[in-house]
Amino acid sequence: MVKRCTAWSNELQACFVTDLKFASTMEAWYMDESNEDQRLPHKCNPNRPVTLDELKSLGVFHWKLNADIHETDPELQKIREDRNYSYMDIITIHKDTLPNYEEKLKMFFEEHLHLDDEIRYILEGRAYFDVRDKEDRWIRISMRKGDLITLPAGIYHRFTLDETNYTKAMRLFVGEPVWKAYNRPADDFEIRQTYVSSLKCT
Ligand SMILES: CSCCC(=O)/C(O)=C/O
Ligand SMILES: [Fe+2]
Repeated sequence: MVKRCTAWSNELQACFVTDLKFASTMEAWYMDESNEDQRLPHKCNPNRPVTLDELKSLGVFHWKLNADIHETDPELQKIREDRNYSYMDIITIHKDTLPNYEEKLKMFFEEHLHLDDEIRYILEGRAYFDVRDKEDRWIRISMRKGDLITLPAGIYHRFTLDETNYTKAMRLFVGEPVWKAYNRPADDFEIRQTYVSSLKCT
């Protein structure tokens, strides 16, 4: 929820509350070529936005949920039931809470793939997921509180915090979690070939 104030006159101000769920959607864009700090947005000038439909064509899906009620949210429950996301844990990514913080962040930002879908739900803070498009260009996906995303098995991707250096995320899995990441190149993996073939149908 966000509080906004509108000045009706010099004497009078009216405040109203807007439900951010309907006011915001996830933002994504093609990245620039700069090697500057990974935590910066890296937007092109002018910006080259990427739509949710374009992400869908890469097998990337998104929901906007109310993270304030994640413990009881029926919408989240339904997604978990429909998609068999039986496993769930919560990771807090901050230098004071995550063991081997620097090492893990370095690992997360190495381009890699997994044998299973990567399913993440941002409960607090912000972060970026970068995914490769069909022409191997980087798309940066800005993840904020309430964003749930699924990255398909076999897609090359990476993760970074933004300049706020903090996020808390729910990690979901079908069955027992497999955290193993395979750094690029992993082109000979069956899962990579399955993923690349799936792109031909979209
Ligand atoms: C938000 S969870 C940390 C990132 C991660 O687990 C991963 O695999 C990134 O690609
Ligand atoms: Fe990953």
